[in-house]
Amino acid sequence: MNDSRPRTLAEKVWDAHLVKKGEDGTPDLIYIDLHLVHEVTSPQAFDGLRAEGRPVRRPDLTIATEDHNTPTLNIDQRIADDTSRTQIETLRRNAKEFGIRLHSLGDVEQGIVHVVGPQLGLTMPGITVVCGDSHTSTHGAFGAMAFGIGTSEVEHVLATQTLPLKPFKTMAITVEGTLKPGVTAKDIILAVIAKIGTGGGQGYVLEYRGSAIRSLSMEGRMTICNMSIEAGARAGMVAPDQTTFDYVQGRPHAPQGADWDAAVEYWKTLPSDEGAVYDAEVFLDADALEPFVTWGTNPGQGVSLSDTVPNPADIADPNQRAAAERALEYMDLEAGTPLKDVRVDAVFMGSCTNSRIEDLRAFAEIIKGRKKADGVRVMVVPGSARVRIEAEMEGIDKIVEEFGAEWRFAGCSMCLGMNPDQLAPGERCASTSNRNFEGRQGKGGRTHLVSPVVAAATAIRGTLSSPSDLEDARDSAELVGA
Ligand SMILES: CC(C)[C@H](C(=O)O)[C@@H](O)C(=O)O
Ligand code: SF4
Repeated sequence: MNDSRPRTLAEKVWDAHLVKKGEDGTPDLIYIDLHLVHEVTSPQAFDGLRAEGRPVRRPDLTIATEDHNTPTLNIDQRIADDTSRTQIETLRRNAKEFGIRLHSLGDVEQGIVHVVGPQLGLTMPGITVVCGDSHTSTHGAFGAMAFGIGTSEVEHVLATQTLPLKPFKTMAITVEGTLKPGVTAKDIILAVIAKIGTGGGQGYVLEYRGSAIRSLSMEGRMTICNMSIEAGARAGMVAPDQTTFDYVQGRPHAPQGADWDAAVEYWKTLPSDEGAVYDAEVFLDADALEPFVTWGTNPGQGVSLSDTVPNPADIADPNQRAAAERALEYMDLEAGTPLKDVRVDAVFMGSCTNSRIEDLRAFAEIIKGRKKADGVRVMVVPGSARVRIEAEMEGIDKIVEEFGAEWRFAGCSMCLGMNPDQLAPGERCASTSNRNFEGRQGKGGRTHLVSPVVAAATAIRGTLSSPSDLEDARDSAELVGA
């Protein structure tokens, strides 16, 4: 393990968590520092423990929150939908029985699991994080090794605090240059996925690096790592630096005093060594990037917003061509249509990709003092109850309401519509979330993935728009790059 071979960030975190090295092709056994739990993927895992009469090995390293099935209105009332109510009640019962900390609806720390971990300072550089949720990759923004697991693995971690795993391959994604005003972290990751494809990251942990990544806030880095899974990757990571340390410091679970100094000392050793070898490398030029939007039904089907809907006939690969044809049909789009001519029925500002305070600020900055387009429904859903409160202290709720949009309570909401927040069949939505699959936001609903600032401009104009399309475009320096 401790040979002097230059190692990548991912290899260092892996090595530091090795309980037992696998032999003859068997997996390594990895120690898990933080296990996040939500209502959708945990019930059978707890049932399994119960059946075996096993306790949770480390309740102190396990934390649960309610997010997928929670309503975003009238949260003090009984949950109307039977399935949602059962899921939530089951989690509450399990948390109580197994002694796990749970942040329930109405609690200030309730919210989307991937917003809650970082906000509490539970997510830290160099740790291993798992959750029965694919977007666990979000936490890699801190230089943690964070990945989604299935329900049987959830049970294994609950029981043992370890996980058998084969090492991942490593891919460096280097993004150099400076983003233009109005171009954000979301556009970087949409462009990366369009480039490598939804299977391009399969088997890899992606390490995002380069000057454009270094200059991003933690929120921006989380947006990027969040969507690593949409490129098929197991995880995404960014090496910790001063931006990371500043974000973590002072949070409820962050180390303090001498422990903090020691932690930072260690965290500084984590970035990939000079000369470390990656299994694959990808480069992206940040200067050339424009606001991005998806036109299809997977996150890799995206182009610059100033482009037109692509023509499947121009796609050489027959599988991709067929997929594009089907996507255009589902999306009710015609090849050659300028994307900026595409009218939307709804705008969703939320999800674990873009619902942190900085995302809300970026959105509010643009809509402030303006009115939404007629006939467009605009929903703003903070990622956690704490983000909601923080936003309200800054007056963002007022800006949202005066704009004509709905200010909701925290949760996954219309990202996947496991609660009443859904599109009607045929409705088209500009969404700051991470998946545009058929029916993702409601049966028959059509999703265009965008950044918060594109969502805001689209809500104002009623057609897919970037902030620079606004007639009274404000000084671009004002645009926050979230
Ligand atoms: C419900 C859960 C298993 C799922 C995931 O793992 O990603 C959800 O969060 C999603 O975004 O589709
Ligand atoms: S916000 Fe969306 S992507 Fe994130 S955990 Fe919830 S459902 Fe999954």
